[in-house]
Amino acid sequence: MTVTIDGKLTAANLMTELQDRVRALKERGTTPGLAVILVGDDSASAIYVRNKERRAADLGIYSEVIRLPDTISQTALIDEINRLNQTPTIDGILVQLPLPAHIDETAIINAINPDKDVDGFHPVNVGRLWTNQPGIVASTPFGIMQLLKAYDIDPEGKRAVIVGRSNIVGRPMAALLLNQHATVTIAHSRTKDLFELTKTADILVVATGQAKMITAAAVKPGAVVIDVGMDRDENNKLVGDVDFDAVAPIASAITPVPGGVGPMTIASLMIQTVALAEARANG
Ligand SMILES: Nc1nc(=O)c2c([nH]1)NC[C@@H]1CN(c3ccc(C(=O)N[C@@H](CCC(=O)O)C(=O)O)cc3)C=[N+]21
Repeated sequence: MTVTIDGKLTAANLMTELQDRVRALKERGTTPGLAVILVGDDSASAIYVRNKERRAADLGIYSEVIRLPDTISQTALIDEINRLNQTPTIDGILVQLPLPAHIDETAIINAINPDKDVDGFHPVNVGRLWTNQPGIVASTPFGIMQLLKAYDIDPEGKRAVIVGRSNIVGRPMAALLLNQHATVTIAHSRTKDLFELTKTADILVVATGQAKMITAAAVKPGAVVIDVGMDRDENNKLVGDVDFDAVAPIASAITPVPGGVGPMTIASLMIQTVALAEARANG
């Protein structure tokens, strides 16, 4: 029997646990603070921002969304980040990606104080991750690790294949699985014989942005399949990178879209924001 991994439920359970930590912090006079900078318009970002606001409000986390026009200069955006770096009540700063083409994403990420970089994108946090030191970890891969844990899926000794090499999902995912003793391969758009490779995976994580690109022929029977895609099909319906209906019958466990990885990304963001506030409260 295939297990459908329920990200919505797992995220809700984690949020219940987090509630106690937020309450304890508030009793000590610290309210976790999250600042989200949204430049211009992007549909995936809009869903993300809406759901984040909701979760933060549920938990009693202070959250502000700073909406900036897509004509903003890089310097003005960095000024805004510096202001937040220096605001003591803000524990986490998240700059929604992608940014407009005239802004250098790297320069923006590097401007965030690494100890407020709640996305874990700053090179200091990336370095901590790859050297297996404590630090802030990108929310989507962090959430996927929480899902595996909740479903008693231990990566140790397993062959993990990640399709996609982005800084926000593929690479940090590889580091986390490696830190948990999986044997990790990262595949990407130039990988030859991609499906030959994906068929060797015990754990297959797909983050390509290509709707339903993973079919049954690309998956080993009994594999755990994690779908990070947030794509639109021909009817403008939200679908993943995995053809769920085709793959589910042969997988041992699979995440749906929506209701899989997405809610876990948000839960992870909340967890890490609270952890940063705890660090502030503890001086
Ligand atoms: N700096 C930065 N960090 C990010 O983590 C980041 C980003 N920029 N830019 C945009 C993408 C996209 N993203 C989503 C996370 C959760 C859902 C989500 O909650 N999905 C739900 C709900 C879907 C719905 O409401 O329709 C689900 O899959 O079930 C969506 C999208 C984070 N991203």
